[in-house]
Amino acid sequence: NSVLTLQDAVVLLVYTEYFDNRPLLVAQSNKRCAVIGGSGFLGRHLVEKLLDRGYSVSVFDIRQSYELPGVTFHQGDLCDKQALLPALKDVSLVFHCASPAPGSDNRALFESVNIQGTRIVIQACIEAGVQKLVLTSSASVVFEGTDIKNGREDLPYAKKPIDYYTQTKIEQEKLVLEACDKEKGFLTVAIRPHGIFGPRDPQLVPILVDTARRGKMKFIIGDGTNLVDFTFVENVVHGHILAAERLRPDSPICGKPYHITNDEPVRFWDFMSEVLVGLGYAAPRYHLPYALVYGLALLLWLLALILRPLVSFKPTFTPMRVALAGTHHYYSCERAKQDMGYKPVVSLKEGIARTVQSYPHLKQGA
Ligand SMILES: NC(=O)C1=CN([C@@H]2O[C@H](COP(=O)(O)OP(=O)(O)OC[C@H]3O[C@@H](n4cnc5c(N)ncnc54)[C@H](O)[C@@H]3O)[C@@H](O)[C@H]2O)C=CC1
Ligand SMILES: CC(C)CCC[C@@H](C)[C@H]1CC[C@H]2C3=C(CC[C@]12C)[C@@]1(C)CCC(=O)C[C@@H]1CC3
Repeated sequence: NSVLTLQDAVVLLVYTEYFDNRPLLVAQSNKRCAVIGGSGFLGRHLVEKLLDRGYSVSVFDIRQSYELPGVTFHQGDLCDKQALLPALKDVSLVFHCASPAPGSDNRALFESVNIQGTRIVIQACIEAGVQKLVLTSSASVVFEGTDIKNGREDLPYAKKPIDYYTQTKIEQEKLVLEACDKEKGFLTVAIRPHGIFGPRDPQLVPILVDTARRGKMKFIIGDGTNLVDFTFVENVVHGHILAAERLRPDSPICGKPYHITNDEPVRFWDFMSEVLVGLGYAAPRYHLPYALVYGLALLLWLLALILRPLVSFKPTFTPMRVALAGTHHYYSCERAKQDMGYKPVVSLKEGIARTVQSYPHLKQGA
């Protein structure tokens, strides 16, 4: 299972490990990796950190959103194995963080990209001789819309996932973890982040600000004491890189999922208020009962579904968002601390400050 390539000829340190009685050549400085979904929010932050750490990176994405020295772009759909294979050439480590946007309700797209596409990613990795695959999963794979407090990785997968996104993230995670095969020298691990935020996030802050600008961020859903994990993007990146570098045949992390959080659960509405106030908007003040808002959101969602052939409208308060905004859902990252020495590198306070600063165009009055 040799991975010696031309590039490895310049390797400073090559050593041989014996695994399953077969020599496995490990090039310590074979720092060439691929990021599938590398044009996205998390993907780009991951690419930047990998470059800082001396990796050269091949990005595969359906779109190209930037250019950087040290990065080779391959544009294509991950459901197309022939398009994907060239991006994995001479690569020993792959990060898979591509997904359709969670807010979409296109079931067929989620199934084809997250399930069928992930099967193709696994096949392509094996065919290309990739040794390690790190999947970006989601802590939501265990969330059913009811409270989770300090949830550990041994919680069962959601039996009734809250949407197609979550349903297909569950199948995706199972596929990747089941593909872990030490005998064949193909190692996998899944990172489960929650509520990623930070500069260039296309979702959380922009949706929040848009809702505030339309005068709809006046209400707190429920009593406002529910705790949630919001994770600064650099901590999520740190978790991915640690996992990749610790992923070895003798490591306990093979074939397992890991929660990566800021380890500072925060009241959902305090977090929203801090971001809003930081950008010059008023914090929500009036309380509405959770059951009432959830019922209304469900009704609106059904109405939007029925009327779709005639008019198209997208409600801001979807049942999924109401569930996320009105319940406790925070997770323990103890396993990541123990097995890979994970510790958040940026505090929540610092993360929020850096995020707010990075959105001058979203400030009140801008
Ligand atoms: N944003 C969040 O709060 C959380 C995100 N995640 C996961 O993190 C990962 C990254 O998410 P974000 O960076 O927030 O999303 P993003 O939408 O910014 O990035 C996803 C990237 O995947 C690419 N992509 C989508 N379909 C593709 C296809 N068929 N072929 C090739 N590329 C394709 C998109 O073009 C995009 O660049 C996703 O797997 C998501 O499920 C998990 C937990 C929380
Ligand atoms: C209108 C307001 C009540 C809410 C605005 C903020 C929301 C857009 C975000 C709050 C929690 C976020 C979240 C995700 C997306 C953005 C939020 C709903 C995810 C669904 C993204 C994908 C995941 O894997 C889980 C995330 C949970 C938290």
